[in-house]
Amino acid sequence: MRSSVAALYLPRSVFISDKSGVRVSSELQIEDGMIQLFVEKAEICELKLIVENTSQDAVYFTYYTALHWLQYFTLEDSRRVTFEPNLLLSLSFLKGEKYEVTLRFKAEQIGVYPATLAFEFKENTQPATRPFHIVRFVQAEYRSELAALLGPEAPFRPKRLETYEPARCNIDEGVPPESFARNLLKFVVPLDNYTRPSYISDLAEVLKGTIVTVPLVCLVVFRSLLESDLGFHNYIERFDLLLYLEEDQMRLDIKRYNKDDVSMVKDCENKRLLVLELPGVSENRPSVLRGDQLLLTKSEEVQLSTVTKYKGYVHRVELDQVKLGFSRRLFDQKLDKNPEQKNAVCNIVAGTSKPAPYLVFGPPGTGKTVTIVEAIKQVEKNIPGAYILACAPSNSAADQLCEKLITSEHVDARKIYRVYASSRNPKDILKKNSNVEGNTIIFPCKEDLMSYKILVSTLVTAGRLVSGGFPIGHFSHIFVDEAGHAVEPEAIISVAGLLNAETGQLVLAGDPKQLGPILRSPFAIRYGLGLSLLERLMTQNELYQKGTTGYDNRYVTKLLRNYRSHPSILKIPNEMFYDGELVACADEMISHQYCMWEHLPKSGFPVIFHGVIGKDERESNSPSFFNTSEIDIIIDYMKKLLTQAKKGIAKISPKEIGIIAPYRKQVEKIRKAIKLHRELKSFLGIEELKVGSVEEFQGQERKVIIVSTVRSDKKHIILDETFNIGFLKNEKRFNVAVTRAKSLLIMVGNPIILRTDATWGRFINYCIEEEGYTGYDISNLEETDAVVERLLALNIREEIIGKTWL
Ligand SMILES: Nc1ncnc2c1ncn2[C@@H]1O[C@H](COP(=O)(O)OP(=O)(O)OP(=O)(O)O)[C@@H](O)[C@H]1O
Repeated sequence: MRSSVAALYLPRSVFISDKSGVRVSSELQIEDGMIQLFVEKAEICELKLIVENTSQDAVYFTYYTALHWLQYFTLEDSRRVTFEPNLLLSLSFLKGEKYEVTLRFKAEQIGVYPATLAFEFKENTQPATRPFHIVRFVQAEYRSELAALLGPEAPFRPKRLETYEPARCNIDEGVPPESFARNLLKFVVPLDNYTRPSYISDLAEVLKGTIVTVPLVCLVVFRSLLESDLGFHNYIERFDLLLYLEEDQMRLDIKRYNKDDVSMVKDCENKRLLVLELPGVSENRPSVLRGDQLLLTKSEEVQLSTVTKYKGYVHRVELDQVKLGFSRRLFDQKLDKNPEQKNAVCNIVAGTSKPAPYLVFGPPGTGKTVTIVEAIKQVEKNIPGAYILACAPSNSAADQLCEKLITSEHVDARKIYRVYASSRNPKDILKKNSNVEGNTIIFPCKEDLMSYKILVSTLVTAGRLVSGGFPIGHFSHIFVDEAGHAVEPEAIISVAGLLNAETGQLVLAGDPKQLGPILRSPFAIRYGLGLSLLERLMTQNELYQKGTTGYDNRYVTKLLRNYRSHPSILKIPNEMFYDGELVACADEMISHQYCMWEHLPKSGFPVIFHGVIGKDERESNSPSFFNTSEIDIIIDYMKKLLTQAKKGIAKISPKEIGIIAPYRKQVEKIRKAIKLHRELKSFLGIEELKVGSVEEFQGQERKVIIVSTVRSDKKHIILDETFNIGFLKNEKRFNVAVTRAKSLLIMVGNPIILRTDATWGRFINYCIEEEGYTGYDISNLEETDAVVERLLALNIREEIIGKTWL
């Protein structure tokens, strides 16, 4: 490519230099006239070349062409400055105008593909005027994944000069690290600000010899200043210039490390910091020091006419990462994009429903917990003298609330306190900010408890605050998450004797379609104990009814955007329980992560129903059920998820997987199987894998959920129904179990038994239709059905069929 014939006669710099104030630049870096482009797929890759007139006079862009046959490239521009020299079609350029030419590249074979492009311009339209040219070399390389792996630590991304140059931008100041130094020497002589003069880059080009046209007078003067001897008369100016030139080069060098499409995670030690992966930083590529700054633009904002650039300060430099302090505005802006959630938070803070309770309700994964956590934070921050009680019916849901509050960087964690009941085993509980000391649960005295701004407990334990003498009205706000799960008197424990009926604010969040109160007495059920406070208000109180213009947001907010799950996971619960109102809005980076998993029966459909005909057994000492065939299958999936090579799928850690089983014994056996398994037992972080009942998973989510349904014997179904256990005959439990998964849902169960239940039947049929069904041969299943049908048609008595076939 560098052997263009003309290049043999003239120096390369003559071709590549910008001339007469016309520049040809690119969104990628140009080094020595060369633009390098890398692709890892046989896909079209686009590169924009920008032609710009920076001179005072008009210039004519007469044509551009490739200097050799462009088999793998195409060129395009909006005004068709064609490949033919044609003055009539030429484009007149005024000062400051820019024009874009798009180059597209696509190759099917691995290799390096060169192109040489010449751009022709004229200073006027006189036929006698000689045109001038600017040349750019392009080198496109299509390389394999292997090549990328063999390359540097981080996958290669084209180096962009400016990832994005917005027309206008605001700078959002970040949080600098605390100074380690104690400064007793005051600043009495202020230092001036300095701004790099705009001519410095041009001066560097003149010095490099890349500008061959006569440079501006001032540049000539500067060049001679640099070339003259150092003396008193030029001491300041010379060093000024030299420092600016050095600064300019550093600016160019650091720009090579610009990155696109990066994601950052919160630092686990200090939630106010974000961690940016930066391979090479430990070897000073780039050289980054504590206190240095970085500018970040959100990818969803780059198209806006005014964008915010967030300034992040480096707090720590570690092996392959840096920890950055940004302003709080960069965090937790989820709610900004969801008007219903934002509205709910504003109305709760403003107390618009008082003295009536405020309700936040909606299907799974629609951000009810996120909304109330945000509301708690805002109340604490904006209402002086506010004291908050945050409750949930179960310990796992209360723990979840507490963790979300503690890890949110807006509330000082020291203001939060989790109160556990004295009956809890201190071994299985969250110890941070709680009344657990060592292995003892300690109830602090009333005054100490009252000093916390936010107390978190279960609904029942909140009663201990009443019996402990908390005055009515101490809490200005009481929040109850998962409120649909509690019987009304249980919800009332957190309010009666604690909240001032006139001035206090009660907020209930939940979903009546998820697990409700678990009751045994048929009479309690018949006479309404099964109806939660949330559901009763929603269905019977006129404040919360849907009017012609929707719900009255002063009292209630209904959330309908699901931010959790892949649309295929949501489909059946959405149709069955939510009239199809639920909108799938989850971030595809996560929800689609398993769409290409090699073990999916059908690629693109991250739902598996694995049919297995096992046995549901009981052990002598326990009435609870287990099913070892299902455990075998679950362990196999666990191995595939955790220990096998993942083709293009990000590594998953055990804490991102949840296993749900309906019976305590199955939960116990699965935990044991993992502990005994040769590979799994020592897998890093395996103790963080949660295996639990549906109740323990209510309100929670995991990237991958595996459900073991256990039931395999028809005669036991009646037990499930009578005692309200298991999955069968309990659609709310089914709903909660299937709506916990973000990216992959694996159901393991006996298809014959499960299909006798309408809800499960619909789910299994859905998996069959979408080709997500695997395991026990489905044709056998149809045949069995057909056989049963034929048998039934024989009109033989039922008990004979039962003995022989089922
Ligand atoms: N506005 C939002 N933008 C993006 N993600 C959101 C938003 N609101 C919530 N999320 C995310 O959606 C997921 C579900 O949120 P959350 O647990 O609050 O839902 P929920 O309605 O309480 O669910 P469940 O009914 O299962 O208890 C979480 O991962 C949360 O971070």
